Amino acid sequence: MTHTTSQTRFDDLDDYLALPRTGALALSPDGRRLVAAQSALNADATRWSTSLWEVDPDGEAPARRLTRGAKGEGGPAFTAAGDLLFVATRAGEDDDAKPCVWRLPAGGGEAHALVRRPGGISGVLPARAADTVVVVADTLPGATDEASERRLRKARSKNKVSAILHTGYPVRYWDHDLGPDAPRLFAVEGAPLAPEKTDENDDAEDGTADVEVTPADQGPDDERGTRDLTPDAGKALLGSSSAISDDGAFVVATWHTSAGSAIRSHLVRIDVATGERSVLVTEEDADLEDPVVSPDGASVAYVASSISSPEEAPRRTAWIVPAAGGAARRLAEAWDRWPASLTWLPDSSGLLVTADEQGHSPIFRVALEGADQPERLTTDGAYGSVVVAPDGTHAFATRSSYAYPAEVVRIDLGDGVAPDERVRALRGPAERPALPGRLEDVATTVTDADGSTHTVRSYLALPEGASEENPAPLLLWIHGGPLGSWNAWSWRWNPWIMVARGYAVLLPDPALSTGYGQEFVQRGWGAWGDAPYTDLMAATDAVEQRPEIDETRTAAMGGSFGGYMANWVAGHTDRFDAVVTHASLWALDQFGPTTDAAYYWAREMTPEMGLENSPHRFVGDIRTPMLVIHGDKDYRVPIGEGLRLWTELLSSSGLPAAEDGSTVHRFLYFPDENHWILTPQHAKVWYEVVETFLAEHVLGEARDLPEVLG
Ligand SMILES: CSCC[C@H](NC(C)=O)C(=O)N[C@@H](C)C(=O)N[C@@H](CO)C(=O)O
Repeated sequence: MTHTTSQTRFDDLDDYLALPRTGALALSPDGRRLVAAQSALNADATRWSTSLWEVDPDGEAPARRLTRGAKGEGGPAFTAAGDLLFVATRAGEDDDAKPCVWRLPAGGGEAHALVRRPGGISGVLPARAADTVVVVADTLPGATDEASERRLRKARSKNKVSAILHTGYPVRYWDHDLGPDAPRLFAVEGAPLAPEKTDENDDAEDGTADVEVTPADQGPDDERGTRDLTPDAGKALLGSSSAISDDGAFVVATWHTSAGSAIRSHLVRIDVATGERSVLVTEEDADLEDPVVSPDGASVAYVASSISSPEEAPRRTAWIVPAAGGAARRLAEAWDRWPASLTWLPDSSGLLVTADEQGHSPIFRVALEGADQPERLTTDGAYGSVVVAPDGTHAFATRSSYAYPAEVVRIDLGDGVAPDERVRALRGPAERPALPGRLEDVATTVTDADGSTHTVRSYLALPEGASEENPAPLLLWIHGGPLGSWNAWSWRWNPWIMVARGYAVLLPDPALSTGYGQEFVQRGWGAWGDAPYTDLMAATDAVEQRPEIDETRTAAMGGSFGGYMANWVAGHTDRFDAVVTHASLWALDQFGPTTDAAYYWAREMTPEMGLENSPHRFVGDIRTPMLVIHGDKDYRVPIGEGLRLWTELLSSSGLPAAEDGSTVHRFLYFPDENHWILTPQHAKVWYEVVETFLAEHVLGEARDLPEVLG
């Protein structure tokens, strides 16, 4: 490689994997305490572990680590009294130990287990203005109380029975089996969660004790019981999202119903005192998701995702409904963007909404009354985990882009502030790493067969030193979804690893991408091999014209739907020197019913569409070396896709295996990984094998494979 790049964390994979990763935020009800989750590599580099850090909301003091449990902590949330709740597994317990809720008192002192359930706890919902906490916990259908649940679980484990008798759909999710237990909501019972005061923290000036919280330590014996709010939930709360009202009186949750293998999602209201449940809103033509209750308790905002058909793409819109029930009303009716997250303003006058837009995912302010177009508050970056200060003057969020990983920012919500002056990075747990190149925004005009023109925008990551004299080889990266956008930092698809090795990486948002309006999604709907493919080729053609790009050394790569598209590319053009396809859809005649959400794909994929757009039909036309990658625990795109792709490549591609069995194609198989390669050691192998394969076929250079591959 001839490019000269200064040393960065991206040159060395061990350095890269050791970069800390900032996650979810929580803000105390008084707005004075901001907590961020952060994942860091463990000592033997085989696991990331999450801890909680306190971030100064004013940006003055450096971030301070709060928890140090051996198995990590997550899901931070504050109670009304200012206690910090989080979910963690107690260190020292056996490997089957389940996560429970811990409480770090506002007044300081040790953290202690607050509530546990035999099947563990997966979520915690403290009310913001009342002493009420609701938790989400997996529960066996045959259990009548905690004692019987423990007995049934013990019987299964002692007899080593893992069999599950299904009566409906779904049966798997992502990388695990569903059942026989399923989530239910429980109210936490017991004495009020008042702040504890201890002698040693009386001196603490900021109201927090400067202690290192180690969940292995036993705190006060303060465990609470639970009361089942949804004993008849069955599978209704699988994958559900829920929110509690500030006064703790009710919870609003997505409630799933199924007919055959089709699943629909409605909103229910559950009274916390009685468990009484009523349907809050249901729509025949839309699934209703992600409810949030207004601070005054009067309204519930949510996202409606219209039920797509083979002809019509889904549309995501923001709505509100009276919390007591009544007619729902669409917000920002003229807005041609898809809301991703909703956060209420404290005076209940409107919401902060994130939505993809032109390669960013900004925060918008949506008023309940008046404007039918929201106000875009931020310029660059993709925002998440938005929380608002109680006086409404500012908010906090995480922000990332392809130029920097997630960082904690403060957003001034004042009227009339210029968007580029609103946002200020705080002193979070991690700093921005230096990049080995630069990021450009590029636009390409494409003309469809009907004469209509469209702009396909992309990011182009360029290595330092790329020039006409020293042009960089090009990697086309294709995003998944397909309803998504290359607009946020990704640790799994990180272009800077390849840029540090001298490649330019093109990240286009073709038809079906989000952030460009409904029509842009519709262009590719039901026709994956058409506009999405031609958009990608047009974006590649355009950057290959640039003097600093070497159009004679190129490869295409993608994961998931991006892998589908990489397979399609391989069967439709010989222009690339190599194709890398990760967790890819290969044979659409089999894919749909085998995934964890068959009903989702069935809405778009008729047998004709599946056949028309299936890459496997073009295997004989593949004359490009392919690196196939798949994890066995991938239930989103099941391993059958990777296995069939590999078998058909070896037997029927335009570059079949020779009689002695040798082939230019490669299959990198991960028996223990899911749709994403998540353990540090396997992420390292992933990048190393990809790099070696590209070096051989794009650069014509032989590299050693990692020794750990044997
Ligand atoms: C309920 S199934 C949802 C499909 C889903 N869609 C999105 C927006 O991601 C999905 O998982 N699609 C995969 C085939 C896929 O392409 N996933 C990508 C992007 O999330 C991945 O990198 O995993």
